[in-house]
Amino acid sequence: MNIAVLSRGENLYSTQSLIKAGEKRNHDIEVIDPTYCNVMIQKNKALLQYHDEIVDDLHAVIPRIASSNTFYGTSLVRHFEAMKVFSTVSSFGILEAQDKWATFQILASAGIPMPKTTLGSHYYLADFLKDFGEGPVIIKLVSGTHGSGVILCENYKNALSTVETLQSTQTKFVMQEYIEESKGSDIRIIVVDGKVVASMKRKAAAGDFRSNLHRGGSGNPIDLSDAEKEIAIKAAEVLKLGVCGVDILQSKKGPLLLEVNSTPGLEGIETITGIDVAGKIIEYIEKMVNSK
Ligand SMILES: Nc1ncnc2c1ncn2[C@@H]1O[C@H](COP(=O)(O)OP(=O)(O)OP(=O)(O)O)[C@@H](O)[C@H]1O
Repeated sequence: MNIAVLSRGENLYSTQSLIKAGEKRNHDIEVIDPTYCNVMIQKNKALLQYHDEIVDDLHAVIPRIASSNTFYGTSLVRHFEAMKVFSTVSSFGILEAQDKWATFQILASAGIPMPKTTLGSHYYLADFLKDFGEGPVIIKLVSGTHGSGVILCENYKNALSTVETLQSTQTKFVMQEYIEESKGSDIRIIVVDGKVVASMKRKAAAGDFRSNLHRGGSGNPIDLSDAEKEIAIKAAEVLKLGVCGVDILQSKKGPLLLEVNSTPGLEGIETITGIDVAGKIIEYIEKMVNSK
């Protein structure tokens, strides 16, 4: 099978892990850098040129689109969809998962539990902010990643000045209930082909409330409850993501969805759990392409 990883980082752990897993199963696996792709429509047909060659022999693609490249990255994946090349994630899923607010709107309609969240519009925010009370509130950028752009405001006054600053720079953000009892930890679940294949509990470094491994957090494998599994599987299904990372906070009210990542990093989860997630992704591709 001819498989391409759509990635700008050939040497990144995740890309290399996918290459190794593909080669181990005797597939031809290459890395396509989205920046060198030219997408065109000619005679009502979607055509793709990579460097100076037309690409027409791929069976599947594994998009690893950075959040900084959502517009062109999504357009490229949509192009592969038009060319009937199997993609592990849909262009719809990449687009919506990149926007935390859009994710929440879509998943709320599917009945998935989430922390109380309000979009930071440009009007009357002082009033909406009061809704979160005098205590701590989380303010986060709609397109933040790796924990940057997530602010814990200790009280209403801190929150108000943060919100006013973001408004003045026209930055898109949400205000969110702070789930104090999660105590600086969250759960990362990897879903492949509608099944949970790996999960870990991440804990923030001392003094931080963000459990991202990129921020010095640490992780341990975890056995999930049925409710946690159900949230992850449902979120992946609704967002049409054959592969994704689903982050969950454990709260007094039960598990709450935090976000969905259409390009989950593989290094942390494979190292911490010892599970060959890349291999599961290749098996998923084999199943889908062979059933066509
Ligand atoms: N409402 C909340 N209550 C408590 N902790 C939170 C809340 N929101 C975020 N956190 C903490 O901050 C971390 C980063 O938040 P979030 O996952 O929303 O940001 P991100 O930048 O998108 O991270 P990622 O790299 O996983 O995409 C979470 O892993 C969690 O530990």
